[in-house]
Amino acid sequence: MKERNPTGESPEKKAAGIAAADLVQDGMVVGLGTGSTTAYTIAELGRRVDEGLDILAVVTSYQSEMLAIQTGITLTSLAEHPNLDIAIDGADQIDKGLNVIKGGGAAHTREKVVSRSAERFVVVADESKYSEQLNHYVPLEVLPYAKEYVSQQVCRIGGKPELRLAARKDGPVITDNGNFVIDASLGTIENPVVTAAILSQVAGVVEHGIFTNVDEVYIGKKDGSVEIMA
Ligand SMILES: O=C[C@H](O)[C@H](O)[C@H](O)COP(=O)(O)O
Repeated sequence: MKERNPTGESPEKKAAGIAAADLVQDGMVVGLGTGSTTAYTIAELGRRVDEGLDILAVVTSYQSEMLAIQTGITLTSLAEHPNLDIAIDGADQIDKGLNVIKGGGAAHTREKVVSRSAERFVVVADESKYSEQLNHYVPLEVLPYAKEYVSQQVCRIGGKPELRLAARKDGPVITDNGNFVIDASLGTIENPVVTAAILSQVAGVVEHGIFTNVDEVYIGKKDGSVEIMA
């Protein structure tokens, strides 16, 4: 499994993250995603807030909350603002139909709620995330009580479940919601909508990482340009 590197500089991620931040205008309520690419968006929005941009933001994780606080972005909640103007978030894989897999940072449950609450959902990524078809493992946030049951169900649909372990702690990753993550390798996902529906029906799965509600994808390239897929 690929190591996450949330602090390493990436010009491609930076280009995508900053380009998407340009979509945010005065008066908007913005959903802030999680991860190394969205971190550039948050930093850019913080810079513009210093210059007078007037926005409110809803975060999707402890990480994005801390980044938003550090950069001086005013936070609100879904309870106060259930309808967001835009949500900007990263992805682990993107296909040609704009279906994405998320949750490499175990934040996909809140990210999905925020993306569904937004009028416009924009994904930011570097070009390594693009694939003709989805074949990345699908993160499942799972009630600890249901770990074995969910693992069995993943096997029953032909997948391979792997409990995600913490990098610097003995034992599993615990999400911001207090749950486990099972990474389900399902091979090539021929029909993301169908696979998403199957995973949603497994009792004990709080949320899976397949997103089929993306409006646009901003892909940052090595030369600093950004391709917009819509
Ligand atoms: O749980 C984490 C999120 O879904 C991230 O947005 C996703 O893993 C992409 O992260 P990054 O931009 O660091 O590659």
